[in-house]
Amino acid sequence: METLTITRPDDWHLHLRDGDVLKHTVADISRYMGRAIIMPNLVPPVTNAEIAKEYHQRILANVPANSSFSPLMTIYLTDQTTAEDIRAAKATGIVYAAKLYPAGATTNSSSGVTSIKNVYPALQALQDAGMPLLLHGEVTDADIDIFDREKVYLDTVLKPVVADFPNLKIVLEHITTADAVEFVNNASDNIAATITAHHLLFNRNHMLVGGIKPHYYCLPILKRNTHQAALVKAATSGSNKFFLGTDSAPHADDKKESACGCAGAYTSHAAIELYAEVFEQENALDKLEAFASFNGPDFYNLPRNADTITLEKSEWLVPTTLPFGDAKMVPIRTGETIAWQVK
Ligand SMILES: NC(=O)N[C@@H](CC(=O)O)C(=O)O
Ligand SMILES: [Zn+2]
Ligand SMILES: [Zn+2]
Repeated sequence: METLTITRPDDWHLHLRDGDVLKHTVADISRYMGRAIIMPNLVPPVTNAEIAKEYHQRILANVPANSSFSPLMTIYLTDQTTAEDIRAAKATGIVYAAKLYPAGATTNSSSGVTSIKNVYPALQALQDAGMPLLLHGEVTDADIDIFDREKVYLDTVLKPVVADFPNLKIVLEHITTADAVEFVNNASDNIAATITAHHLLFNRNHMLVGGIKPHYYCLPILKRNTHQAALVKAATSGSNKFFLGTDSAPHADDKKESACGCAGAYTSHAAIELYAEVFEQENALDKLEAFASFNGPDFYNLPRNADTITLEKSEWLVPTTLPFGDAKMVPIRTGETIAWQVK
């Protein structure tokens, strides 16, 4: 049987949520990921060091005893975040980045930032601390088409920020366009991007042709296939500017199968397996380890994981639903097969 052994991977963009679902989300991510950057968009959001420390404890309490999984916490920037908030977060030793959601851009972003200038003191503190800024890079203007919101963000918000903070480390999260790939490729070494498995595997036809399929609805929204192709090329190129971030974002099935469904796709049940399919299709399995296990820790100035995992080429069937606290959720590839599995 074909196998592939790689250094243990990490997930640089993950939503675990909170409360009684942690037993399910944390169990999934703890199976073979070494670390994950934990998104702070809870209700209410994780806006400071104290809240991050408490959330960190609740996550750790759900890590199975046989797992070495380590959650890397983030704080959620608001118009009120101060430089002191950043320094206090850094001082905890468990907070690794700050996340900027433009207000209204995505799930639980209503307390997000209304104008980038409002967080300039916080960005200065991040730059001084060498702590990455993580961006949900989409504008929210009503007159900007949802398929153009990432590109407009690059041109109107990110470019000036990069000019004003030339040494700030920035991760453009879950990129979805050829424009974002080009932006990152042309930027300095302190600008990188995460790419999700679902944006590599799918385009907007998967979501909209033959009936509207809410489980493919996530933000930034799936784009046309030419953008998907640019993402695949970037991820499998060997460039160290792109790394694994699943943006696995669970919602209970009734919150997605609804007249006003939530944005987010769940992939933690099969993260590295889904990426392996993409890299295999591109004849680039030799590039998977750098993307999944090297580029992220190198960018964050953290050690690479010291142990390995082994993937086997052996098909398995994804359950139609997975438990999600007292509810259930529908994972990506529901009821279909996946070609790889982790031993
Ligand atoms: N990606 C999504 O569609 N949803 C995320 C939020 C985010 O990452 O933007 C979520 O928290 O549900
Ligand atoms: Zn986002
Ligand atoms: Zn996310």
